[in-house]
Amino acid sequence: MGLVKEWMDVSLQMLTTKHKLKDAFRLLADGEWVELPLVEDGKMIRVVNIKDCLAAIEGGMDWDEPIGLIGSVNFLTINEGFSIKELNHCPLYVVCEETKVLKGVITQKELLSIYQTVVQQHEKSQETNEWYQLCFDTAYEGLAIVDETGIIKLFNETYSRYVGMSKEEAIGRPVEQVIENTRIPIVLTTGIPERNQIHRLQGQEMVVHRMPIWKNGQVVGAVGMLIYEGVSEIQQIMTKKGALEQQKGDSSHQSNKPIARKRMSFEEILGESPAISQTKKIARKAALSKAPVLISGESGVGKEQFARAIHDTGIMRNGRFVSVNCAAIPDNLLESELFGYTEGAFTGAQKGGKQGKFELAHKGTIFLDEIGDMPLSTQAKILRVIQEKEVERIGGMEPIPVDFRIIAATNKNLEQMVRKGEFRKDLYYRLHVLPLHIPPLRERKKDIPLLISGQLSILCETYGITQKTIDKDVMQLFFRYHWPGNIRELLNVLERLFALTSESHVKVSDLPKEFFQTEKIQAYMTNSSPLHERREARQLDQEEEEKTVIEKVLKEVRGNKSEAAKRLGITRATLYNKLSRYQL
Ligand SMILES: Nc1ncnc2c1ncn2[C@@H]1O[C@H](COP(=O)(O)OP(=O)(O)OP(=O)(O)O)[C@@H](O)[C@H]1O
Repeated sequence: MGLVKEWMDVSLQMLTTKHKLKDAFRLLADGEWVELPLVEDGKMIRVVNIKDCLAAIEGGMDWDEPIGLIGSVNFLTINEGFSIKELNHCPLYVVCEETKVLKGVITQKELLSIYQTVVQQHEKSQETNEWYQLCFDTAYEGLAIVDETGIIKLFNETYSRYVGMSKEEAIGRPVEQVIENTRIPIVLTTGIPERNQIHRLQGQEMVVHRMPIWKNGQVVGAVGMLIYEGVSEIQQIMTKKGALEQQKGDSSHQSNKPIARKRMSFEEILGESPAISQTKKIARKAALSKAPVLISGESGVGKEQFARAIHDTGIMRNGRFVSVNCAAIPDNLLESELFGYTEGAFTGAQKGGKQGKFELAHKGTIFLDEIGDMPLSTQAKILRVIQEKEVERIGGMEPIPVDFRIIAATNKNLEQMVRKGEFRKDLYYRLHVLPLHIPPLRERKKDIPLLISGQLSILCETYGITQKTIDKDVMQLFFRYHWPGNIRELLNVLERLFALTSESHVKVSDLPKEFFQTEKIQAYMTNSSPLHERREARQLDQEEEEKTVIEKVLKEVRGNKSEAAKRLGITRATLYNKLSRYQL
């Protein structure tokens, strides 16, 4: 219901001892106020009603005389921090607890409108609840929601039909007493979703999702979702889809056939956090056009994955996706890679010449990864190819027309590079038509369980293991960790854990040291030092890394240990321990 200060009327009329009797009388005769507060230095001292004015006239007070101390002390005050629920008398004058200054009033009118609003809110929430309930029961999917102890809190009609137990009977029971072979208790322990799993129920194979509900770093419950009534239903869908694709394939006449590889869809880019959902929404729109896309984001966030999904689902999908890592190719070879060369163009040139990447991407997409590492001279040539839509092989005379979509990616701040003259402004604007920023994993930690679940399935398949689970404490450390290497790092950590732990359960003690560093040190490592320093530091042994950070911070604060400890997020005692350990 809220506090008094949220509801009180602050526009109240006040009287002072200097008000003339006729003015006080007029205000009260107006009828809006039954009584008015009389204040002195902002503090309430009395209340005055119309009877007090009449009594003053009868007592001989002149019409133009100041009212002075008429009225009574018969009033109630309350503090503005009181809860509305505690009110049972009106009017109430609201004063500030410390200064006693009059702030407002709660009249019968306010109280009535408060009650009306509360009733309306209640009715609205009841209506919303009814809608939720209706959707819940109308859904084709069976839905069961449990709390953190595995007790069923919500259960819908569909699930009830499948297990042969009424909703009323199921709610309040442990889930394993209601759903046979359920793994929801395991999901509550691991905190990792299990999607598209086959589940045998009442002698029939069903497809289910089991999803943990995470809140403030804790698993507070789980949702069990029965999505298909039988595995055969999926087979039907797949058969239909296969037939459709075949039809499409037959009707398209392509001159430039792509190399067969698995197509990437946006659904394969795992993540449901608002940050990644928004990015996927923009990318889906980008796929509908041929305009250049400039993808930015830290290393390992999934820039190439997005580029592939845009190509594979977009209008250029019938052509090739040609990927060029500009940082990995030596500068002197980059141009021949991109533009190709003719026979005899230089010593060592291949017989018959060679097609460049732009030619290969004709009717498809060229993905220029790490474009920030491209030399300025090559940038100028790229700009020409984009503008002219034709490419000239090295040593060649004839321009070759090319039609391609360009997607560039970088983990550098191109705008800053443009300002410093390290990247061509004209090329930047040519590429910056559809900018797409991929957020780092630390800004979408909500996606961690889903990514883990996806990777665990892949690893189980690769290593031929049926099941391997992760301790909830491990998950919590994963949530706390800063993930400087983003998704690539997460996938690598999982693979390492998978390969190195022989048991079926990954425990906290299996984790590498970096997961136990203080968050401040992690943050410092990721944000404050330049990328190349961070990369070098990561290759060093973890302790060496910590030593480097401490040294750096100490230098920055000119040896002030208290300040250094504060910046590192550790106590002074811990800092002293570390200093003696590292002999600093
Ligand atoms: N949302 C995601 N779901 C599943 N896997 C992902 C996701 N994003 C990235 N990956 C995987 O993480 C790894 C790194 O992704 P990718 O190479 O696309 O990142 P990048 O940003 O292009 O990295 P770099 O800057 O180093 O080139 C790949 O193995 C990729 O398949």
